[in-house]
Amino acid sequence: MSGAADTPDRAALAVEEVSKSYGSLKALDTLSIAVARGEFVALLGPNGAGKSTLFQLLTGLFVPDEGRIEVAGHDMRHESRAALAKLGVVFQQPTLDLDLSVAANLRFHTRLHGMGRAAKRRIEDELARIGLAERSREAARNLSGGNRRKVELARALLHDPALLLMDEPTVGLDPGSRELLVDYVHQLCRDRGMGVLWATHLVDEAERAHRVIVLHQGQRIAVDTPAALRERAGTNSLGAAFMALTGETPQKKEETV
Ligand SMILES: Nc1ncnc2c1ncn2[C@@H]1O[C@H](COP(=O)(O)OP(=O)(O)OP(=O)(O)O)[C@@H](O)[C@H]1O
Repeated sequence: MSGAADTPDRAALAVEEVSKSYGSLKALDTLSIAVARGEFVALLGPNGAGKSTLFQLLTGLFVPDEGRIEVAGHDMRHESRAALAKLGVVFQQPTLDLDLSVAANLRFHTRLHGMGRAAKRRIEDELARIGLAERSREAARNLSGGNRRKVELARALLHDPALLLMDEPTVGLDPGSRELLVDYVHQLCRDRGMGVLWATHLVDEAERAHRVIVLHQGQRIAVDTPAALRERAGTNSLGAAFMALTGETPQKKEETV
């Protein structure tokens, strides 16, 4: 059921008929998705659905075999610098340098983005927002897993992106930290008008999304609000709707720790 993207007016992301193969395996098959500014879109798919492949294309690590990707109106292939400047990413694997201080980890990113004088203030602001201003001089190693994730998120926001990509960001976090992270990112959508694409295989994390894209074996098999997906499947639970659509057993938070 993948087809033309329902591109909203103020698109943070437009993916149009993108395909990517590894040899004879089609990891993504003419995939079209869109994320508007201020919208939280969950990309829900079981292991192997193609989420990581999509994120590799969205971050410019690889180019699609076919199709087109735009971030905030900038073509990833022809205007990759402008597109990447509008993109914030939190990767699944931890990426902080644990021996550096929290602030130094963020400074590195501001230099990468050529932020100059604005950098110091932006770092202070972002750390204050996540309640870690007091710990800016401490080594990142001293922080809990949840706080390290928050620092990675703060770092992704320093250059004020239009689109935030979260790649299975709660892996390895305790339930409390997971809730806080989801809450904070919803707040970012509301307050800063950022588009968010949140990839997960955990149905719970998609419950409050504005829209859910269900990805299965490289294809978009559904895109709708959680309520509409439940209604379509004739069930009260998004997990049951996911199972009806994919034939896969949905995973809940507790099952992954
Ligand atoms: N470098 C690669 N070479 C060959 N096949 C690959 C490669 N990377 C991914 N694949 C295959 O492509 C398909 C999509 O994988 P991908 O990692 O994108 O899925 P995913 O939804 O992110 O799953 P996971 O959560 O397990 O990472 C899978 O069948 C996977 O085995």
